[in-house]
Amino acid sequence: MDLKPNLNSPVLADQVPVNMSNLGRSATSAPYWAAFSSNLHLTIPKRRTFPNKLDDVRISGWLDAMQESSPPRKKINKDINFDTASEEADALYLSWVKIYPSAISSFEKITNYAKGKTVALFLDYDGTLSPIVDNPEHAFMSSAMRTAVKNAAGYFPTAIISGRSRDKVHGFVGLNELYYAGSHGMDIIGPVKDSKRVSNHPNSIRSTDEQGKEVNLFQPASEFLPMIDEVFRSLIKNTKDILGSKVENNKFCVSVHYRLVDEKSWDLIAQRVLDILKDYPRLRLTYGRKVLEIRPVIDWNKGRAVEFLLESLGLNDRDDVLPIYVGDDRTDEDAFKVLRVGGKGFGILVSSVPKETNAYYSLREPLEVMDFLISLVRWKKTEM
Ligand SMILES: O=P(O)(O)OC[C@H]1O[C@H](O[C@H]2O[C@H](CO)[C@@H](O)[C@H](O)[C@H]2O)[C@H](O)[C@@H](O)[C@@H]1O
Repeated sequence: MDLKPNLNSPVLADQVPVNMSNLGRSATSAPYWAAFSSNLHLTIPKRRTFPNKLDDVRISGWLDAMQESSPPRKKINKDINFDTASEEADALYLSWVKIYPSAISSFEKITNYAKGKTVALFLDYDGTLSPIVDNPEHAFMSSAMRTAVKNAAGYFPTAIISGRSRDKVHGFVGLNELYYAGSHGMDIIGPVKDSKRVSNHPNSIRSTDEQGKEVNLFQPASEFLPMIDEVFRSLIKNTKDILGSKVENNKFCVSVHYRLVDEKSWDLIAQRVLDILKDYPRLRLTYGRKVLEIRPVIDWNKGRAVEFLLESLGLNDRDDVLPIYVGDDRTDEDAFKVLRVGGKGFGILVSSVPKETNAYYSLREPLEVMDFLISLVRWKKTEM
């Protein structure tokens, strides 16, 4: 596929977020973009392993990850010269975006490649279709975005792939013309197509959706439901004294939010979560944007969900299909990787700061995602 803008990218493929935690510290400490050298080599460490024996080491490992998980919002800090800092940040972003070009400025290149192909759209929800907000219950998408997604789904097979529970993300998006994969792809409603691999899968069952349409329901982690429910209740009980924490039941996984928790208590929240997980060796801990996520130890993620949906749609292993995945978070990297490795299609990372990624392109924020979707529809209409 001749879409690679960054074939010779020196950026490491490993998924450790760039250390953002220096932003806002003293003027003498290195800013986070110092992690890049002038030729954009990332010099951040490879993924850490967390020793099992010493709890305090484990917790401090998770604490580092939690601090790195999301760039802080710009705050006025007396100790640093913000004008210089933001100029440097802008310069760094401009260098980064040469490696991961904007999908809007590269639109012609993308559509030239897409000509004559079926474009399949995979969209993450939080941070992609809706802006990141403090309260996860208030992550509404705008009606303009809803219209853009609805129009896109009228021309391209479109699926939402979210860490939220399927019902919840469906509720936020409110459109029936899409396919939905909740719980990081562990809960998929897809079309009924003539795919033996999909319909013979042990976790795939025929069902009907709310509109009475026949669908394929795929829940590879269904046996974990009681365990997840139990852990959810323990987490609620054991974190209720940590001001600002929030535990969210995402059906096949649980999110522990610390966005509103004082940073001084982040080690406490990590400690409580790790303590509970000691009794559940079949669950694992990952992290996203100011959130710890507890999920089953199964070989399933958003990348596998993309493969499954392509297969369900009868669009897998075809040269005339171009899957595009748009997402902002670490968990979206599994999908970017699947598309990149197979040379199947490409990912678009939504980020306003430089990050390591397996995506090919970038967009700064959900508003740009909306523009991109609108442009795709406009292009498709002229193509027909
Ligand atoms: O896969 P996604 O659709 O991106 O879901 C990932 C997590 O998104 C939500 O949390 C994030 O967005 C919240 C609302 O903007 C924000 O408050 C939080 O800090 C972010 O981590 C959702 O609440 C989680 O359950 C999802 O796992």
